[in-house]
Amino acid sequence: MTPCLSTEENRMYNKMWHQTQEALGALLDKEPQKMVEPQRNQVFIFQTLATFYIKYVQIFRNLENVYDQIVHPQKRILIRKVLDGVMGRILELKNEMVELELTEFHYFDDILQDLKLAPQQLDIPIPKYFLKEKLEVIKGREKILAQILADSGIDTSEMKFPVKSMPFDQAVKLIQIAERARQGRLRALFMKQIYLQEYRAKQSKTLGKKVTDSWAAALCIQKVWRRFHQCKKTEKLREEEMIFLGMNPPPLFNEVSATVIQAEKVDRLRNEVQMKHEEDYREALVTIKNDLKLIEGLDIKENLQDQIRHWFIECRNLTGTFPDYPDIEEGGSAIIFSNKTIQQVIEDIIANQEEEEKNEKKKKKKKEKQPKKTKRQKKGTKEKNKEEDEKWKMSPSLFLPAMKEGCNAYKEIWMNKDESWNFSQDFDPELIKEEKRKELESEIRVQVDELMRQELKNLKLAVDREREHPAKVGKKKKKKGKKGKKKEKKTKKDKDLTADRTIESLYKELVEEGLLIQALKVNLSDYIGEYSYLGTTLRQVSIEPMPSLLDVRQLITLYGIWPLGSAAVHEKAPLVKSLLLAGPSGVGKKMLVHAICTETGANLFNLSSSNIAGKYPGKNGLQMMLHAVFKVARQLQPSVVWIEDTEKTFYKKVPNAEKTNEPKRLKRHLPQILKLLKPDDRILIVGTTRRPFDAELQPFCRVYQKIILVPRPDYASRYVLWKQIIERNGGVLTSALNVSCLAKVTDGFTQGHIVKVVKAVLTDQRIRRQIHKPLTAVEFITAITSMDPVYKEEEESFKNWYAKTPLGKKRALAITGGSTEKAKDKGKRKE
Ligand SMILES: Nc1ncnc2c1ncn2[C@@H]1O[C@H](COP(=O)(O)OP(=O)(O)OP(=O)(O)O)[C@@H](O)[C@H]1O
Repeated sequence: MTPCLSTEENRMYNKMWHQTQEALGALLDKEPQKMVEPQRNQVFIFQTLATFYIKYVQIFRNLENVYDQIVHPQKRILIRKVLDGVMGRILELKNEMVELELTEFHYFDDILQDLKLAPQQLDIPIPKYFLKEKLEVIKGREKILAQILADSGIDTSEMKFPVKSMPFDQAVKLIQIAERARQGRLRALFMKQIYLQEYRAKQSKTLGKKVTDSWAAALCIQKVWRRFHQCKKTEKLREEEMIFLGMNPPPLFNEVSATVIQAEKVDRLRNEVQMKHEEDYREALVTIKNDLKLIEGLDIKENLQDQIRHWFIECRNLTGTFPDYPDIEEGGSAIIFSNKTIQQVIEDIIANQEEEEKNEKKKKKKKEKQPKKTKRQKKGTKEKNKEEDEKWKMSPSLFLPAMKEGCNAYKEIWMNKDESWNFSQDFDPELIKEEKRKELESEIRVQVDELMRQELKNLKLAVDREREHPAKVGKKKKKKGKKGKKKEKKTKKDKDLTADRTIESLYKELVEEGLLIQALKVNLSDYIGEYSYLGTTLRQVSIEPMPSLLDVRQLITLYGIWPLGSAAVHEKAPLVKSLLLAGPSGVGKKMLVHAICTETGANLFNLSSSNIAGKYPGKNGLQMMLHAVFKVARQLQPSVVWIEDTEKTFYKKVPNAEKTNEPKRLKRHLPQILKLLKPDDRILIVGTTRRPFDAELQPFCRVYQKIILVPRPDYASRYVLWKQIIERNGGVLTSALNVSCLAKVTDGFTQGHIVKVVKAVLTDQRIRRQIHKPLTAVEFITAITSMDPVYKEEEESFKNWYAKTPLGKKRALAITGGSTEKAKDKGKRKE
């Protein structure tokens, strides 16, 4: 039975959708004017791009929410199309901004202020449908992976918590020690109780003699009690005042409220209804088509035949000959009758004839009158073109047409549709009928074409006594022959080294070899960080700000997660085949790689030099390994190919200790692999490195298309990191723990350090003792002092290295006043 949904909720999501579509429509209307005009002022261009970007992000956030919650299956199809379009457009705009500002990080604080938006509203969510639609497949794959690992004796739990084996005697001894300690503790407790009992008895004996005045005793007790009571009262008042002033959070601030729990429940319920409606819709698509075939199929066939016969006769009446029947490849009779009545077709024939005559006359006149362009005129136009080139112009978008189509469909079908009957928001059968009627017509048309082609042949034979020209037939046949040859050639080039093996067996082999690994379950939202509030201000005074952790998170969503999650986006958006995450140890590079896999359900291949050392030896072995990895990655896409410590592949000089590992095995192959990755292969190569400076710069940067510097956390990020990591590990934040101070003095330490320290301090025992002894900052500070922070020099070396990368170089040039804008760059490329 379908769970019941409230109509209010349905109405709310519908309203949200209508509002978002209107906002999108308004934005799409503005696009052509703003984006096509050539511009010179870089600040103005960036502001325009950024405003569009932010507005599209807002639309995307709403649309994603609506798509996740709306239960009407036909509306969801349209929303999905628009959603993919908006994602693609955001990526295109991001690409434009990168080319314009020559940096991966952009700061919008001033625009956010103008638009009255909070920084959190700029956060780019990950569409929930990425995982929801593949949940079954992902679960199935996880099961298979776990099974293979278990069969081959590689226990994943052991990888996370390594267990050391121990001799039997030692184990018995350990258990005995623990048991004796337990008995000792018990006996000590028992002895303490006896001692206290005796002590109290003694005391009461001696005191009983002393206390004779009961009034004085009562007064003493009252004094103590009143003092204690007043202390408590004052403390409470002070606490209330702090809450009133907004200095302290109210009680239950961090508790999940009942409303949120209720909202989550409703979300789940709506998802159930969504699935049920989707199923009903899919069934209806089949049943309605079958019904239509039975009821209207014959009529459609006769109508089509009549129409085509009429066309034969009218054509012969007007031109004197029967028309040629369009080939199957051209689309058959559909190209003549697509959305046209027979009257319109006849008018077309007459118009065509007239136009042909006119064209011939014009051509003759032009030839007689053609003036020659003077040299000066030519020069003038060239200069004009050059000037146009130097001005910035928006690159044409591949997603605008799809979005416009979606908006038009919305306006035609849904904008003013009366849905007062559709309380449950189930599918609309009339719309299915319309769609299926067209489908049925085109299917029947193929059969009718076959019949009518024969009929036309017979007619021509009977009336015109004409046969098809033998030369024509020969030509067509020859053409077909050529095509066949081309295909054969292509297949020879892409030789499959493992044609005789199934994907399952290759998958198993890669798991057993440790090349295909299980990704850890971490979401991108677990990557804690804060927004950088000073970006624009710093840039205005020519200081390049360090990117914030939220900026990094956004880039991972844009370059990694979106394209891997959506095939439509991957195919048309600016293609990112490889990504490099560079940063000091412990800043979360590995975590980000695992998060990409978790959020998209991608397979994770580990091609790190340490992992492939000694596996698949020799030239042929390596070729085989890469072939197997990319074959499985392609077939079970999306996939992430991770190369940890990727600088080793591009070592300037291989250290002696690592020579046996052959770290440079992949160096020559990586560029070739990248070349072979096509837009429909949802595979991303992700490299992580702690020491990019050890690599040869040019080949390194040629392989990694996008380079993201992952910074150590700034004060704001450290503040949230300490708070959240302590809480995640069972710690309780009280006023005794000065988090702000902790964040201030731990400047230079990374997330990895913070996680390590928190885990070391918050032992089970310490967590239990928190009620009596709240946590303090000193405990963490003492523990962190034994660790090495990221020193200024190390950070500088990362910055200096980045300044040598292609994008870094271009930006440095632009800042020092070299060739600035993308326009110039574009102009050069054109030349
Ligand atoms: N932003 C973050 N929020 C929460 N935890 C984080 C964050 N960044 C990193 N961590 C945690 O810090 C620890 C170290 O992270 P990780 O191993 O991914 O760093 P890394 O940069 O890959 O280090 P290395 O270069 O040494 O391999 C992990 O436990 C990870 O979960």
